[in-house]
Amino acid sequence: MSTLLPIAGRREVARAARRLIAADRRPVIGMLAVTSLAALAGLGGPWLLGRVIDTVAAGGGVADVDRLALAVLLCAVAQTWLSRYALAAAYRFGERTAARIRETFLRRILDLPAAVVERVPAGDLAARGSTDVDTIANALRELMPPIFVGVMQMLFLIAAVVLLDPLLGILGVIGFSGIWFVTRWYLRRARDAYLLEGEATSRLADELAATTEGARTIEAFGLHERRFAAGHAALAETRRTRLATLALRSVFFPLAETSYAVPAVLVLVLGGLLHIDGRVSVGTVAAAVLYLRQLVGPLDSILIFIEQLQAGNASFARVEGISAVGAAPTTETRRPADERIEVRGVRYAYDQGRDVLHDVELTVRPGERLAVVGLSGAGKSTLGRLIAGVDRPTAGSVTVGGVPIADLPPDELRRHVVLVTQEHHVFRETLRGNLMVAAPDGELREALRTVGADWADDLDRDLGENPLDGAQAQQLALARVVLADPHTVILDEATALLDPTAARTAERALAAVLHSRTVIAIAHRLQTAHDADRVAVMDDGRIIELGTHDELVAAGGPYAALWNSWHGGDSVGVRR
Ligand SMILES: Nc1ncnc2c1ncn2[C@@H]1O[C@H](COP(=O)(O)OP(=O)(O)OP(=O)(O)O)[C@@H](O)[C@H]1O
Repeated sequence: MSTLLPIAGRREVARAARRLIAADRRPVIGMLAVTSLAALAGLGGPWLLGRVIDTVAAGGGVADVDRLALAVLLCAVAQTWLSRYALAAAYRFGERTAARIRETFLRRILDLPAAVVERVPAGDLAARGSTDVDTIANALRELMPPIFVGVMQMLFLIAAVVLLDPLLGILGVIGFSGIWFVTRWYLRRARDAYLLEGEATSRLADELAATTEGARTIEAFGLHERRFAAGHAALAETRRTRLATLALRSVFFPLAETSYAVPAVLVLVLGGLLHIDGRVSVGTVAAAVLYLRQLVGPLDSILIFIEQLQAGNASFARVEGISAVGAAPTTETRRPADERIEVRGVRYAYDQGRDVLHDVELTVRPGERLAVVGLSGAGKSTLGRLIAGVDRPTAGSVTVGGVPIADLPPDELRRHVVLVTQEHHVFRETLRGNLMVAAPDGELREALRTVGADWADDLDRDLGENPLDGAQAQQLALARVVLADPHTVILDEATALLDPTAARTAERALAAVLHSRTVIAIAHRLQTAHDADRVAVMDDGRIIELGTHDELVAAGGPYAALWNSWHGGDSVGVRR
């Protein structure tokens, strides 16, 4: 299985979170202000109730108690009203931030070099773009707002208890320290546990995607049992990791809930003793206990948040991890001096594996037709991808006009080299959009005419609703090449998947596209090599012969042997 994408470290995650808050600075300040006012209004109730108790104990009249009760009511109304605004502001912040994360994720994916996207497991990318982004959005939308309000309330409540009576306040805070230890124990374990859970989910998604995509192969080779076993193993791993996070939660929550009662009990006992000593009033003790009991609500939300935050945090680390993958270079690159392609001392290995190209040297002259032949696995397609700038060589250089091809920005690159393969994606949008170039309709139509796409009269045709057949999709791909107008076209099995009639149509279109361009054809038919200006013969990652067809036949080497055995049949493949 291919390696999963990287995961961002704690520091990068913290930096990214700060960036998101900074992006919304003014609303965040407004949110802080309204929340503080709401928390302040919340402090009035317990304090006034304490005063009610003291007033009654001191033999105060009904009118005094009524006034205090009215003040309690006003405080409650103000708190409710302000909390509503504070929550609404926090919800809006959560929604905006979730949208920002989605946009950034999408932009980063689109910025990734095609070669990277091809090689990362589709399931991992899909899980990060769906499950992880949803987990973060959910945390921001559903949990952040009440928690934010909760934290503010907590800070104000603690300050209020300390102001009321410093000794009782300190005792209350000490009483809550048990929760701190429990939470620390949990946090130390939770991030890794949730990361493992996320990774197992990615692998499961990957296994399922591989099984779905390879359904025909599985059927043809009777691989059901093997795929079932792979799926079962991935499922078992997912279950194991989920049970591990569940076990953490099962310890954390009961312990945390029990700890809530401790501060109130401590304050009641010590407050009672102090009152007997005549050092505090009953009202003050009652107000302090009420404050501490009020702390439970926000604290409870915060603990739930911390728990959910672990899942959100792990998801955020996975989403942020994408930024660590080498994005396409954006720095200024020199412009190629001409269209000469030079391959110098090139070695290449896929994913740190063994070298599949060894010290390849090749010069492709502008305007020439070069055929590359060789047995299957000789490295022809790999060389084609390097010359097209899809991959970078592990060592050596591949340049056009003296500039490394893989360094060229995409727009510049496609003016120089385009790789045409049998894979061409048709997007679910209009024909015009699918041509991927902002050009006048006349130019688009001309390109379609050049490749013989006589079916393409309606540029607004929705290709999602009215899909193209194989030959039409091929013509669309070739029209894109005409519009990109590259100097060099690399053909790799461009017509291999088409039926004979469609292939003939496509080849006619191809001839029109290739006219007056440099062509590097990865040739599976020796006739292509015969018609080319030069032929490069590859074997085991090396160019072992290079010359014209006649020269190579005369030389009596490997090409001559191939030619002599196959030239009788035009459509005979070069493959082993
Ligand atoms: N994506 C990949 N990951 C790992 N190894 C690869 C990958 N693509 C090709 N290879 C390996 O690189 C070597 C060269 O493959 P390449 O496809 O370039 O050969 P080729 O001559 O084009 O063969 P074919 O005619 O069958 O397409 C082979 O050993 C192949 O197994």
